[in-house]
Amino acid sequence: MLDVETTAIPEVKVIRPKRFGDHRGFFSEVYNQARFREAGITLDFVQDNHSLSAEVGTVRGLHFQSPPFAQDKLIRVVRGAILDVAVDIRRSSPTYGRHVAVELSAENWAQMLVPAGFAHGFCTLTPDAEVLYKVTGLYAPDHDHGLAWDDPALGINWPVSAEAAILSDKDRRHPVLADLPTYFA
Ligand SMILES: Cc1cn([C@H]2C[C@H](O)[C@@H](COP(=O)(O)OP(=O)(O)O[C@H]3O[C@H](C)C(=O)[C@H](O)[C@H]3O)O2)c(=O)[nH]c1=O
Repeated sequence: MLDVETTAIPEVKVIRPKRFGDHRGFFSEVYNQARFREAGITLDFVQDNHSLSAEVGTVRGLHFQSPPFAQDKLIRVVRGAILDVAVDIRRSSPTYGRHVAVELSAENWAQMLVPAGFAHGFCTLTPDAEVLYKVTGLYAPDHDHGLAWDDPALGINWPVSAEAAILSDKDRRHPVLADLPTYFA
């Protein structure tokens, strides 16, 4: 049975695959569609992503793709550690504007399931953090949008200051929640 934990926002889940260790190392089934379906999670992933962030305090996000190219994401860390964050941007949601923040690491082997309708991002907690994630929608740059990671209205307790964060130019320019168009009703 899949080890699935709900979070403060029920649609955002933490999944902990088993890791079978022995004298050689370990083996882990990191995704099994049948186990997900048994747990009531029916997603068809179509793309795998892999990013490496060299420095501690690298922030990627907060990103999302708008319909009809919205993506559910299953995120895991294979080297180092990140603080992974999902923000509810569904206007009619009772948890609109609220977030979940979970540490994912090669050590804790935890995964975060971020549904479509959420902005997603992370801050690295170690050098050389490698993040792998599966998504249910192909990359659609014209529908790729962002939310300001450091918007005070989100109340995210990032482990890096705005001055010290390492960001892409794009991630310095996203709107705050109050100025975000409605992408998800
Ligand atoms: C997302 C993506 C990007 N790219 C290309 C576009 C750029 O030339 C280059 C870097 O893209 P970007 O700066 O958007 O990469 P991240 O900042 O890591 O973006 C990701 O970071 C946060 C954490 C997310 O949740 C998203 O999956 C994704 O937006 O890869 C592709 O070719 N395919 C893709 O699916």
